[in-house]
Amino acid sequence: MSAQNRIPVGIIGASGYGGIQLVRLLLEHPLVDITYMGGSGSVGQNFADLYPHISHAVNLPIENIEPEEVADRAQVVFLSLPNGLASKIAPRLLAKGCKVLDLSADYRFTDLQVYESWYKETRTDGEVNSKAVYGLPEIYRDRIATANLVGCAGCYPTASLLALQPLLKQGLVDPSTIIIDAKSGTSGGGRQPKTNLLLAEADGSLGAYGIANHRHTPEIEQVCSDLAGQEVLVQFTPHLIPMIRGILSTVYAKLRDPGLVKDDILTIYKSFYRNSEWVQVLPKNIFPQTKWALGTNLCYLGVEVDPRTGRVIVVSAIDNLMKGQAAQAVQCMNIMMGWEESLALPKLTFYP
Ligand SMILES: NC(=O)C1=CN([C@@H]2O[C@H](COP(=O)(O)OP(=O)(O)OC[C@H]3O[C@@H](n4cnc5c(N)ncnc54)[C@H](OP(=O)(O)O)[C@@H]3O)[C@@H](O)[C@H]2O)C=CC1
Ligand SMILES: CC(=O)N[C@@H](CCC(=O)OP(=O)(O)O)C(=O)O
Repeated sequence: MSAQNRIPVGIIGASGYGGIQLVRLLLEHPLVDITYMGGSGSVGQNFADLYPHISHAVNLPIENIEPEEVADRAQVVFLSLPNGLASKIAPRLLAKGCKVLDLSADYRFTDLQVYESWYKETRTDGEVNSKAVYGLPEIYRDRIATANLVGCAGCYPTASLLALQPLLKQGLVDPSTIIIDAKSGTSGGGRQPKTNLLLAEADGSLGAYGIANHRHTPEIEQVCSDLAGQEVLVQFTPHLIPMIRGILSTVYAKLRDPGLVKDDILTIYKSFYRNSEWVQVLPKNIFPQTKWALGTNLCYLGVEVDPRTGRVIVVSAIDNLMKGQAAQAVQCMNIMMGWEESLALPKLTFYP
């Protein structure tokens, strides 16, 4: 595609952590130009004032959000906003013919009542919601390809569901035994100041939160149920860990066939993900470090079986801001636009 034919894209919520990741990725994308940036508190400032270290690469103001005007200037719009805002904006963008990728939870649920009860908010956009597709390409690639609205998967759900998918799809485990123990870096909480994310609170400490009631539980359950073909409930416990980026999710489940050993499961995983360039199934006895995924769109999986308990254990590592958020959204855009899926998606970390 020539430079004149590049697609204009907008980012609403450009000033946040998701926003700046999108800027980095989209500036490197050969088929798009960023033509609009929107926000709230940062309106009137230039993006380069907020992030001076990339002033050499981008010079755009943060503007008020008037969806019809945004649609005149952008064909694809990313919404990187706190939960509850996208559902007010996306319907108006879609009505004007935009393709929309929402990074929040607004369009992740097929049943709006589940969203309403977990997010404590009433929704009136049921018809629009019914057309949204869950944005996890390794599970719903075909549906994403024909969607105009994608509700990109959450960060913990992405790491956990990629670990669970082969087990559930092939009926290898008893779904009622699934336990997910996950840890996230503090950037998972976004750029807005929060007391628990202060250096003095988070550094040198590790704690669980949202036990038995974290909002990612119903999201994980929705997709697990779809994969298993039966209603699935999971035990999900997230932890805040004193690092900036990365999620490590360890999932446990009881194997239906106690005769299966590690080599069997590893063979199944390697075969299952053989065509998924963003999922790296590690060799026997190797388990991922979050550092390996930093800055990339990759998910690393390590697989183990404990013959004493009959449990399979899968360890999954992603960068919460990349495969867990902005890079996955760009991957979805590439699929929606019919482009090569890997455009602008980093595959190599900046290790160490
Ligand atoms: N951080 C992560 O690891 C992940 C986050 N997500 C989701 O992505 C979304 C964005 O997260 P993140 O980037 O971390 O959040 P941030 O807190 O870093 O950024 C939030 C953005 O939303 C804008 N904003 C806030 N309130 C309003 C408003 N009333 N009207 C318009 N714009 C507003 C802010 O703009 P301004 O500064 O101008 O006010 C800012 O750009 C959230 O829904 C989050 O749950 C998803 C996966 C992972
Ligand atoms: C460390 C931290 O606070 N993490 C956030 C999850 C990250 C996030 O923003 O969630 P989504 O993926 O649904 O957008 C939390 O637990 O609410």
